Amino acid sequence: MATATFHQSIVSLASPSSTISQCGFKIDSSLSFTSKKINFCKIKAMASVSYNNTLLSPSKTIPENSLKKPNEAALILIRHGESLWNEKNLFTGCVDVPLTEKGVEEAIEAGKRISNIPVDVIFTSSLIRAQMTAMLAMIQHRRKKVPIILHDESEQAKTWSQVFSDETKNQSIPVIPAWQLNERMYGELQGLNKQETAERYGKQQVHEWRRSYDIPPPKGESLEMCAERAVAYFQDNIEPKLAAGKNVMIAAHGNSLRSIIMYLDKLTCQEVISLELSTGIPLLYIFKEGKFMKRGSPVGPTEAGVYAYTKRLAQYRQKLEEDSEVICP
Ligand SMILES: O=C(O)[C@@H](CO)OP(=O)(O)O
Repeated sequence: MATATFHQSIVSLASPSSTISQCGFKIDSSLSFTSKKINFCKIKAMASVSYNNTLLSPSKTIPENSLKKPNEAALILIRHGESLWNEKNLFTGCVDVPLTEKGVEEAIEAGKRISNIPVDVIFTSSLIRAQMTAMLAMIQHRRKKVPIILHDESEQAKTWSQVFSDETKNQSIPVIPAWQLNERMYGELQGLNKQETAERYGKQQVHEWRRSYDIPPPKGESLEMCAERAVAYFQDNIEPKLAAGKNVMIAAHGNSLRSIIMYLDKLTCQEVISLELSTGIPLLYIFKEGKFMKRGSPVGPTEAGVYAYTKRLAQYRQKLEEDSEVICP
């Protein structure tokens, strides 16, 4: 019998949470970003102490973690595929609508693009369009590990979703939903048609609501407000995983991801205004020695490009090729 629950083992790798002010991240009128100073030694120590209990232990078939350096990891960002309200051109925000058929196809296509990049843990928003995207993408993955959503909404939910086989756990990828990664709350615009709203309030006003940095829509969040919660979550919960050498995928939304990219790429509030993300296109970053290096959108699985990004990915591919008959019969 396993001694650690699926949920416990994931949580055990997380760093103690710190507030936005504690971690030195500051958004002011001049928008200076000071990256959170992570205590790498402490995180590394925590990771190694809890490793024996974790579900993310090395596969018996491919010793993935033997290829990992603790200070290097891949970060994949995916905006969800087209939703039913994207299709209808409605402001969506935190309304929980599913993908269209096209969105499903986009998610599958995104999965093909990243199918050779090992993923240790997935973060999604709490909204179904991001979760559908993550799940559909992962069923394309070459390793065929099973993405499993962690439920921590109650003690009972945690207890009732335990997995009791280490082997099964090793063949799983934890999926952690977080409301902080949700789309920005669009206030009283949610459910309104974007075109009709522009005709009613004027194009300029609607453009300011949609793309300015610090002007919120009526009773909604500005990008700045969305960035405060999304980036704080990223720093407190996702960066420690990357620092421990875990490859992370985030499936989220246009504006929560714009906020995170603003932080990763150190964009100014002027620069982020013109940043637009396509639905279902994965973006790859390499986290190394505390820095994020943008690697663009991975190409399809038949092309070699993605493996050139790090030596470790190249080694992983070689190992995958060697063992592919065992893993993917
Ligand atoms: O409606 C929304 O929630 C968002 C994303 O689709 O719209 P916008 O393009 O204004 O960011």
